[in-house]
Amino acid sequence: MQRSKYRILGQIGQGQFGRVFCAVHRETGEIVALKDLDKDRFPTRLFLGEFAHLTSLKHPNIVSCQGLEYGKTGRYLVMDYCEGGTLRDVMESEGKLSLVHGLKIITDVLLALEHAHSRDIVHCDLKPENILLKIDRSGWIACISDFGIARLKLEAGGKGTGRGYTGSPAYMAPERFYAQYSPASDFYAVGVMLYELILGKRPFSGMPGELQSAHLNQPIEIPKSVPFLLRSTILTALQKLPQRRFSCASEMLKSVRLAAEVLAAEKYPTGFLSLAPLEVSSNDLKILFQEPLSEPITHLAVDSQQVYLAIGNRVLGRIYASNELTGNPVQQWQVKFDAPVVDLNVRPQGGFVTTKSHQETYAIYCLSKSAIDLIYCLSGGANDSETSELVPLFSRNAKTLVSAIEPQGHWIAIASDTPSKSLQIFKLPDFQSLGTSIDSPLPSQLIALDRHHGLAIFSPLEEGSDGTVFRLFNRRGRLINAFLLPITLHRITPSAIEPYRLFAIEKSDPIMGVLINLKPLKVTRIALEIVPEFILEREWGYILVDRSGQFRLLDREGNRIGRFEVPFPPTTMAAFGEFKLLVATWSERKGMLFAIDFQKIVNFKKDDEGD
Ligand SMILES: Nc1ncnc2c1ncn2[C@@H]1O[C@H](COP(=O)(O)OP(=O)(O)OP(=O)(O)O)[C@@H](O)[C@H]1O
Repeated sequence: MQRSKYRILGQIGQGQFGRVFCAVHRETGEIVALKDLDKDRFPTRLFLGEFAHLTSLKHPNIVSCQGLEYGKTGRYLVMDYCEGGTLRDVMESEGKLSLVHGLKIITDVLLALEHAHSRDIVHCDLKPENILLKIDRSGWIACISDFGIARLKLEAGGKGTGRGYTGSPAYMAPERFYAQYSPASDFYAVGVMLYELILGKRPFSGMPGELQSAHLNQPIEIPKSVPFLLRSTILTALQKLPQRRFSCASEMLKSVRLAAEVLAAEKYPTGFLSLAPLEVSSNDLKILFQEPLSEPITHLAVDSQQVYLAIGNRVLGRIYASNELTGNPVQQWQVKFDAPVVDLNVRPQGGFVTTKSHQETYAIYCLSKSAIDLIYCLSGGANDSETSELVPLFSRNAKTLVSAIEPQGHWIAIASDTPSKSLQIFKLPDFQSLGTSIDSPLPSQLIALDRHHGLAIFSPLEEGSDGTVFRLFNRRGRLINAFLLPITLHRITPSAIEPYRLFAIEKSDPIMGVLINLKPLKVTRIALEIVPEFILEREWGYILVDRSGQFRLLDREGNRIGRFEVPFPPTTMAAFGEFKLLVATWSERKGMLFAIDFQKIVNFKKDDEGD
């Protein structure tokens, strides 16, 4: 792939006939899927013939084929990239799909079929693995992939599959077992998917032979609890004789749309499919200590045995005998700054504190061990000290300043609206300039990914528009790639465990969380049930809390694994140990700092659950 226009970001899948990669165009930054088609199975003559056919299909709900790419290692189909994964992925995870979204996906699939069938192209191998999802602000857009490929497989099939038909028997219409197909075969497959979306299982299961016999002979049973119009849509689509099914895609589309409209009018519970209420037992929550507060804590951070607490323009440090943070601290210190603390981050060098004065001066300080020892010494061991002893590493007059410190504290990226809109990278701890990119608009957030790269995030893209632009930069400040997600995100939380993974909240629908894997690009939406105010990452997953003190625990894939609540609104929190939290609350001039152990609340899903 040396001379290829594309740089491969990673493998995203493996089909029967080859691997699929996520790749980025070296010049435009466009993200595409490269599908490697095995030369032996798809001889050039057969392949090129079908290729012309494939590229003729252009529709918003069809994964379009942009061209062919020849690389060192083979020949690739260049396809539109669908970052939301497959319908199968979404079906298998709880809380990621509502009935409304499910019906929208079926509608999208039927729109695509309407277009393809009008050009005499039948898919022949529809199944949730071939429905790829793109994300936009209205939710998922479904796109059918592999149009034409199924036919190719049919021709290459005798050699490739060792059976008389190709495709997945679970979704195959009866006639397909006799190698016959028509548009009605596609409606049958859509009927099976609709059944599966609503009932959480397929109408028939078993070995291929059993499935064949069931599709051919066994009647379909649908529980009476399924609304009538949906039931009749599925029953028509799953008729054994093709001529008894819908006569065309638009007829089935009409039927699905009508069912969806009636459901909406009847206020049928259209919430998240398979999202059972989570048991909550606050008795399982262990309070390790609590202390009343006379002022609100705005920032909290824990660094093994040391806790940093920011209150107004002070930062307090408490050093404990162990990282259990129990008992009285063995040492305490306090630093008073000229201006309120607006950011506090802990890195191996110590605590990095950003303050912002009313005159719009930002200053960044490092509370390194030696600085703290000096403060402690100068104050004669007293719990107070003035900033005059602490020189900021950096200061700047600006209305807005955003920064990010590399996880190991090697560099800091800073962008501000003045003096000029630029992104600057400084080496830490001496603040030596590593590089500057001029003319970069002011990002809404900066994220340090790893030792060499960071992300500048522009969200919203422009005032009043939807979308988030992610621009990768290196530590010399050079902006490398950019890509756009058509949803506006906020509270974007980087990961200390997997650098190229982010967790964010959708601005227009803040009970939706979004998990983003950047390499290769994969976006997963998650129903959160709360509007998170703070998000913390742990090795096992995420801790989220809303304004009122409702907590949710998610595993790394976004599945809910626990919930609890605290009685007052939290102002900040920090995690320590595996399942412990420091939470500061404040309401009506009263507050509390407490440490809790929530290990007993966490209920990890077993691997075999839900199978
Ligand atoms: N255009 C695309 N955008 C994003 N991911 C894709 C794209 N095409 C394929 N994938 C990913 O690659 C995986 C394999 O795709 P592929 O179409 O080769 O095989 P399949 O449909 O799963 O199986 P089969 O070979 O039986 O058709 C998919 O499940 C999906 O996760």
